[in-house]
Amino acid sequence: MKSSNLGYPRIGEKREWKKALEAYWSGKLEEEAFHAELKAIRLRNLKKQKEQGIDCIPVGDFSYYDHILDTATMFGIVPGRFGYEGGKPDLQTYYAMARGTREATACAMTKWFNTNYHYIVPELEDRQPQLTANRPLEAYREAKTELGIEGRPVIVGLYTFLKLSKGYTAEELESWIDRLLPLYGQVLRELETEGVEWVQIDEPILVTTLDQDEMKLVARIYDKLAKEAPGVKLLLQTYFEAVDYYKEVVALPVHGIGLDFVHDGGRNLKAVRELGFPSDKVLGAGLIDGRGVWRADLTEILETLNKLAEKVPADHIFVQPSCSLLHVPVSAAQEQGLEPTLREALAFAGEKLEEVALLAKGAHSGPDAIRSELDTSARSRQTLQQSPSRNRRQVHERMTELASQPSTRQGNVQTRREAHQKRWNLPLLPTTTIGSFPQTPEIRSSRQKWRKGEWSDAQYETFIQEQIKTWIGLQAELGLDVFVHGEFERNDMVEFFGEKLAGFAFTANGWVQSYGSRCVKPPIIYGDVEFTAPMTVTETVYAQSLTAAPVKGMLTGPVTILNWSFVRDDKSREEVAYQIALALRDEVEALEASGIGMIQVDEPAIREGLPLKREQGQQYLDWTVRAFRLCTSTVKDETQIHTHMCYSDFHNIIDSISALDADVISIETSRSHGELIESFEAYTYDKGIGLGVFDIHSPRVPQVEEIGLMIDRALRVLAPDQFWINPDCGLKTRKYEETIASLRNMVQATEQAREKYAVKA
Ligand SMILES: CN1c2c(nc(N)[nH]c2=O)NC[C@@H]1CNc1ccc(C(=O)N[C@@H](CCC(=O)N[C@@H](CCC(=O)N[C@@H](CCC(=O)O)C(=O)O)C(=O)O)C(=O)O)cc1
Ligand SMILES: N[C@@H](CCS)C(=O)O
Ligand SMILES: [Zn+2]
Repeated sequence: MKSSNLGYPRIGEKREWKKALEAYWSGKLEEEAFHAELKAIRLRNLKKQKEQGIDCIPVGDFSYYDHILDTATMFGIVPGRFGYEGGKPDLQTYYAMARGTREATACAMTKWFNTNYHYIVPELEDRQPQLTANRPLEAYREAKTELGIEGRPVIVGLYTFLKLSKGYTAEELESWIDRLLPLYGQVLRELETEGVEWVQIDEPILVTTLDQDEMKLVARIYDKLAKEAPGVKLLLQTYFEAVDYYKEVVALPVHGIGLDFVHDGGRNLKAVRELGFPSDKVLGAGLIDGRGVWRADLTEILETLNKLAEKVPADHIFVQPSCSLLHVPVSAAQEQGLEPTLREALAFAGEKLEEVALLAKGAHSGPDAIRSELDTSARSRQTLQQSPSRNRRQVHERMTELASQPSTRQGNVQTRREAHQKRWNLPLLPTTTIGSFPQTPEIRSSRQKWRKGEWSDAQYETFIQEQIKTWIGLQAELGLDVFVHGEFERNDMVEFFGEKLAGFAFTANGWVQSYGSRCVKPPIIYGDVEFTAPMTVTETVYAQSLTAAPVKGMLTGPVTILNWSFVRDDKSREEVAYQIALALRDEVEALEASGIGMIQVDEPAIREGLPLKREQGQQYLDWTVRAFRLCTSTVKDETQIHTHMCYSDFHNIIDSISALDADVISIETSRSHGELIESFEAYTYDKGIGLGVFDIHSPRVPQVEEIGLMIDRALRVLAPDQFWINPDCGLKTRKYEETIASLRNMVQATEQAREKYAVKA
């Protein structure tokens, strides 16, 4: 039995990767030095896996930004607007696609399956794809020559790549398969010539709901690829769920099948046990959770391994994480600040690979060979389970009364709308922003000084108040209608709330890549969640005291806090969401009681948490809607509830979005070039809505005319008197000048639109 890994966090132990990218972009690091720095990080990552005794080490999973973007550029799939003329795209083109330039908007970015990682969406145009470089081969050679590692090149599978791309119709899918097949074939043939033994082909799309015709296309792809390079062994890797077409998948002409035995609802294991596994194939057994941070129950996993071994000979099994470790932080060993009960129960990428190696050893030599590790793992899980943090009486009592907790607003939409108009008398097409303003280096370093104790609480609070005051002034000057306080006191929209609610813990260095160089440090929900004291009232009330314009209170919603945290695994996610919802309701009520009339409860992560299986979607949506409503329904009619979502395709979930019953919702549309607007063509949405009119992820300043076009496009399907004007998302990642210029153009475009649409309202 071999130990195997599927992908390693690329960011480095201290986020060296992020710092290098940002230094390069800002011109502080020359291109040559940048390549050298990234190479050093890449090799360090590989070396660590080798030291941990992993037999099959992935190579080619490292990226300069995103692995889907890597795959697109490897095939010369570069949209014409970037001025690309063929050949290997240079670094400038690569980053232009990811980040946009003054001349060209960036490619769309969206969530990678149900994770908080974003990939760059490939845009297929008429140009014939070509192999511009063999990335997996380059990675393989580097690992071999530099470190003597016989790596396993990783490549995104053809079907997954195409399904995640846009720019083609359903009828054109097959022709795109035919265009890409020779290129995949060439990659594999070159790897074969090089003497590579195994190649990992990631096809996570196989765990989503596919129809039978699609499965036939997948079979056609692999029949062809198997013939292209018969000397190289293909590990067809799936993850994040069970495969629906188990029989068809294991019959594909490849040498190994990787299955997730953690997030499969037990279905992959059941399939192996009931339907068997081909004797000529290797099973990549994803047994260690690549998405969560908890130490594994090694005894239970050994039992699962024994069950698998009834159907698959031990020498045909790779023990591996359930997916790439891209989604977990690098190492828990450094987290000395955490309470020992919790720290002992954690496993990040480094510890997970130790577990993989241990399991391989235990399976090979018997459980006694790893007895003390088995005992330690069982003890640490048990100690956490019995800790007072998991047994908070008041939370348990409140949860038993859940059925009688209000989850419906008093008045209907129309009554509320009238109450709001009376209270604020906002103009047609009200302008607002999503919440955050630039988190400048000055703000971040001030927070750092305060955290280190170099600044007193009072000093930090005064500093934050100054920021709020400046931006209230700027919003007034810009002529916005509904203000925000700017979120300057927040490190992150989830981490900030986690720090203030009971039941959460924080790492010092538990970073995970979110998009590009941007990382997040997900809080760890390890206990029962409880409100302890108001979290946002001081800053919001202060901001409101400076202006007559309404200031929106700004909270992160229960589902987003859940989905962007690492969550305890002894309770259902639904139950944890309700605990968070009830805690946040206390904050909503505290804001209302302090005179805040508009409260925004952000839920950008609702869509990404949608189960990958279509049939499980509605149940998830029902409980997420309930959680949101538990949190927001106790306010008076004259209080306006806003929500916000970004990055996603909402076509199939509009009913649930409407069921949130938020008075106003703001949604991303600009990076997806307005595609979402079509969803409203056949839908009567009866509440306020702002479809983002410019992309905040790009440093590019949108022009008045472009914003005007976005507004026009939206107003073809939405009524002017329900439409709000706002950017796609918060402005925390933007620079001061970009923010001011963009908002100025947004307000100007709105003024023009008001004249144009006034009569129609
Ligand atoms: C809206 N988005 C979010 C997602 N998930 C979240 N959990 N939060 C989100 O906001 N998912 C979808 C999107 C993804 N978008 C983003 C946008 C921006 C970021 C981002 O800016 N990340 C920052 C880290 C933010 C943070 O916590 N900053 C800390 C400072 C931590 C730090 O860097 N410290 C430095 C020293 C700083 C100094 O001295 O100046 C250090 O430790 O070395 C803070 O503000 O206190 C990033 O830097 O990547 C992420 C996702
Ligand atoms: N209020 C948050 C939402 C981000 S999704 C912000 O503006 O950054
Ligand atoms: Zn957002």
